[in-house]
Amino acid sequence: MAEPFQVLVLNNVSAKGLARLPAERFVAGKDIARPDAVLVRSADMHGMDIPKSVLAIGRAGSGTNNIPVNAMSARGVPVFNAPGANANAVKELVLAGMLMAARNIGGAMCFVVGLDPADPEMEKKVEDGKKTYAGYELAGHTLGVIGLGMIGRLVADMALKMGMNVLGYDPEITVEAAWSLSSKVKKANFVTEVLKHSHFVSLHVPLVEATRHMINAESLTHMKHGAVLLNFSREGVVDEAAVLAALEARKLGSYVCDFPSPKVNGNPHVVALPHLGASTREAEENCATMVADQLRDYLLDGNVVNAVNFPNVAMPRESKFRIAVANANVPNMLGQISTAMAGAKLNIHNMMNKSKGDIAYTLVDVDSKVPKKVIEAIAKIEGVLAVRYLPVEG
Ligand SMILES: NC(=O)c1ccc[n+]([C@@H]2O[C@H](COP(=O)([O-])OP(=O)(O)OC[C@H]3O[C@@H](n4cnc5c(N)ncnc54)[C@H](O)[C@@H]3O)[C@@H](O)[C@H]2O)c1
Ligand SMILES: O=C(O)[C@H](O)COP(=O)(O)O
Repeated sequence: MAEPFQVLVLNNVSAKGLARLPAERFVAGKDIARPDAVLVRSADMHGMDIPKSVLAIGRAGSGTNNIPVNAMSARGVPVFNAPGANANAVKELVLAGMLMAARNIGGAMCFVVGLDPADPEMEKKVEDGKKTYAGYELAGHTLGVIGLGMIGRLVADMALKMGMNVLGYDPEITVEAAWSLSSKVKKANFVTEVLKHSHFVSLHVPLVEATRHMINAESLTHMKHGAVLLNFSREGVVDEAAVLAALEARKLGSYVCDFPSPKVNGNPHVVALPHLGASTREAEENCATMVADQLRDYLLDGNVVNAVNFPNVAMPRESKFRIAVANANVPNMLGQISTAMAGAKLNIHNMMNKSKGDIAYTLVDVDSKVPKKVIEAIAKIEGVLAVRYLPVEG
């Protein structure tokens, strides 16, 4: 029996997910010296010295900005995530955030907590004080959704069900997302169009260079007076200094976010939650289960599903002898790889090759045992980033 795969777990990952890694083939824990894989949630891996032994990284969640994805691609290491597995949890918290802003729930609760239960005037003070916290209803207002991926499209749908009008913006929307979106969601062609016409604006984009500070001093000038900005995406998607200035000027009514940075924390017009979007029992189990399944299938069989930097390549086993190759997406790689195999008289039984961006990935099932020298020869081909031999034992 081969040595079990060692999986380093950097955050609290649901036990249900870890149970998807069978004990006879996997050891998972926080003290793993030479990991074959890493399971992570939000731990920042950018400053980490990721051992050369790491073959794959699994993010039990959606955003991968805490992982050095480009450096992993250069090493031929796939970075998996769990698309959609926590989307419902975030959607529900966005609804809570809109209600908190519209009904002044935070301030109203503080007012009640501050009343003295022994005060015989307490009930009168409640009735006198409530006018300070009067709000408005969501129905009839317009929600702008920026980013119509797994979360954004659920948020859009939820808002329609609440009787709101919805304006959506996503220049890179997938065909699948577009199909799943209600025709009642109006399409905006620019961020400014969303900002101009929405009373609530909710951000659901990944943090990448193109989205960093997408909400800034200039874009805030386009927002409706007293509008509510909701950020359950990432802190860096908004320029916090500009948001604070807009709140101070009362141009922006409230900023609701999942990222209580020192700058925004304590501001009376900010509702800040402690990165709670995905912290439900259901979402934590969904994310951990999905990503553990993907890691297991990659480590055992080389199959790739839902890697942010690799194409989806999954092939049922038709032979005991499998080779998996990750390489730069340049011409003549397949020719060189098959020449290395032909030199050892290996017959290809089944093969799948796909590319995504700069990376191509190939699974090859052959009819007989693969000599070590073939794997070594493939590894030496210029442009090959990683090669693995995956025989089924027994
Ligand atoms: N608060 C939380 O706990 C929590 C939980 C899950 C996700 N998130 C954050 O939310 C983000 C989105 O999550 P998701 O699961 O919906 O991801 P997703 O990949 O399904 O959707 C992201 C969408 O953003 C779109 N997009 C990219 N660049 C854009 C741009 N410049 N303008 C408009 N749209 C753009 C993409 O086309 C895609 O449709 C994650 O990357 C993560 O940062 C936060
Ligand atoms: O991108 C995500 O999935 C969220 O930010 C959730 O992060 P968490 O797993 O650390 O709660």
